[in-house]
Amino acid sequence: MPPTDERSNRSDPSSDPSSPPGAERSTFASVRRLYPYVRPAMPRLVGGLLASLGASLMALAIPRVLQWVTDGPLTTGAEDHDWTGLAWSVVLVALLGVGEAGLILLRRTLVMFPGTRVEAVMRMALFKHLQDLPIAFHDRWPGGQLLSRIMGDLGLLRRWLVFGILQLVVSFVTIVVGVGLLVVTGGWLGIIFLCGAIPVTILAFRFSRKYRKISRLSQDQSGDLATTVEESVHGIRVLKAFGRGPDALDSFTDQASELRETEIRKATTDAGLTTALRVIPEVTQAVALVAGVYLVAQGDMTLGALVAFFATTAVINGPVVDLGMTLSMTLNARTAVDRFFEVIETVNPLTDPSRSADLPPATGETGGHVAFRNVTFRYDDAERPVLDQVDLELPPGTTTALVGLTGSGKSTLAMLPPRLFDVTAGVVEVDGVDVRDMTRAQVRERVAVAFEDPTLFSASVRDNVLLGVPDGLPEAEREALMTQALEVAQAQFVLDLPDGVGTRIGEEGLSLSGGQRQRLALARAIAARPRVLVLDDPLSALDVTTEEAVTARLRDVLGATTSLIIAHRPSTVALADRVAVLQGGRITAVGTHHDLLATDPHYRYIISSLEQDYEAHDGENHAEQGESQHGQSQQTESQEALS
Ligand SMILES: Nc1ncnc2c1ncn2[C@@H]1O[C@H](COP(=O)(O)OP(=O)(O)OP(=O)(O)O)[C@@H](O)[C@H]1O
Repeated sequence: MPPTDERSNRSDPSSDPSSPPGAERSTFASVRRLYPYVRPAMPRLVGGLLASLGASLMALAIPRVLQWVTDGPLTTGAEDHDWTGLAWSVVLVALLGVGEAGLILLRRTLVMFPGTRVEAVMRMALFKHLQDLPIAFHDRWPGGQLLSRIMGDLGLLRRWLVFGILQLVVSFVTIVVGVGLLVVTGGWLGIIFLCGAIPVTILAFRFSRKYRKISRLSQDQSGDLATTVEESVHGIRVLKAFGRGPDALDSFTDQASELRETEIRKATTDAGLTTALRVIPEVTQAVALVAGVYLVAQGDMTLGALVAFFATTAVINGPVVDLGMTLSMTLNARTAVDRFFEVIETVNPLTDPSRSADLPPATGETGGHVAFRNVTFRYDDAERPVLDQVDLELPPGTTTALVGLTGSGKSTLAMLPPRLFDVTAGVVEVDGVDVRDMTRAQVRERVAVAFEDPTLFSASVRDNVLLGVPDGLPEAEREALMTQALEVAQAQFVLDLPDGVGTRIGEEGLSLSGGQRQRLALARAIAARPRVLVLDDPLSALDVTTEEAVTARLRDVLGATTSLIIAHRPSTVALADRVAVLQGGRITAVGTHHDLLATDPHYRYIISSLEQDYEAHDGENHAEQGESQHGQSQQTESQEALS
């Protein structure tokens, strides 16, 4: 069942250490941070804004023409035959209408492209930053939260940039100018209308405070829901195998219902303001109508002025009602901005030094020299260190197996030379240089890794295997590296795929078996020709014969490479030049397999546990194989790959 309990906490941004709550900032201060991304698009956005303002002013000018025509040509025209004045007023109203429509079209044309550009630039910046952020960040952040930020939030921001912000400014200006005109030209009637602004302002303020929280909750819950979908799709085999589909559905339904409730609260809050924004101007208009008729009857106001007054209120009413919609759009955009900056402003503690370290060439005849000196490592959220003053040397060109009980910290140690994590104290050196003094590119050139859980990308076999090989190498050399790596990793089965190494393998290589994926991931690490190869149990899914073949070829071909192998099989351990024992966060013994068997009781205990595990596991495998072979014709590996 997908883990949902932790996720519900994420609805509260303050529960996330990497999510500084944006609530401390004003909406303006929050949105202002977009400026560097929006700056290149500013000329067009300002152009769009001016076009919108022009359109609104034209709309506001129409009532003035109406006032003039009502008090002038329309009143006196029949007697004095002022048909010319009437005709001009009609032409003027028509021109103003056409001008308004033209300016609205111009606004759309101006803002459409910069909006999509800003969205694309922000999306790329966020993706680049996500690639740069360390594993520790990705361990903490659920994928769905990142997905919803990079997709949903940025789409929402684009819509706000091309429509919401302009509409908000234009509505505001139209209302201010319109009410100003009403007060100046309508006297008391204008003041009555202005009184309506007081409850509108109070309501808008209250709305903003309430809506902001609901908007944040809704966007976070969308992220949680995306995480659930992602995990369920990713873990579909486990869910199916354990018959947990209905539980996953229940959990999804609960989350979807929570989101729905939040959306309803959001819509209700929005509807409350929109209703108030409709009712208040109508009420003030009704009061103004009574007062206006009285003033006209008393001769204190002309009929034209009354007509102009109500024509102006008609122009203002639209923006007043829109204010609710544009305000909610702005608050949603503010949430999107906060969520974007929570990620993009997360500082990467694993930075490159200001200049590259002086190092021998990355490839050559000798392997790299790796040294762990007094290394202590503690995970951010852990109370105690996993590694405590570890000292270990990996001489060039040797293969060292790292063994220890489950949870002793083997994988953690393996992540330090490739600098997937930085030490808490002490130093990890490659070729005599602290890995923190190397640029990440220098580290990647020297150290390659293959993990037990092999991630393959939706790309061809060739692209997957050559992932760590520099693009600049001649094509023939790249091909040779790939061929050799496939051979060493016993992964020639790919040659039987429909397009050979050009075959596109499915999302994360799901169409391949576990062992096939592991061999491709191993081939990828080998093809990079590293001086140091870190193998975190990358052969666990292989049968013992293939494992032996792979290990033997690894020895032949990568004799010059320094290897650190985390092993869970006695056979792998026995093949290493030396073995290091990790116990209680420290390296307690280093020696050959046979020496340690003779001298180290903890090592004997580990090996006997590994043997028991292996025999149990092997027994299961045989049973499975027996079942699967029963009544089935033997399939070739390439057929398996396609199944
Ligand atoms: N990202 C993490 N955050 C916090 N603690 C972690 C993290 N990863 C691992 N740990 C903890 O660190 C300890 C060592 O884990 P590690 O995976 O290095 O052990 P291991 O020896 O490789 O285990 P195994 O043989 O089972 O693979 C464990 O107690 C584990 O719970």
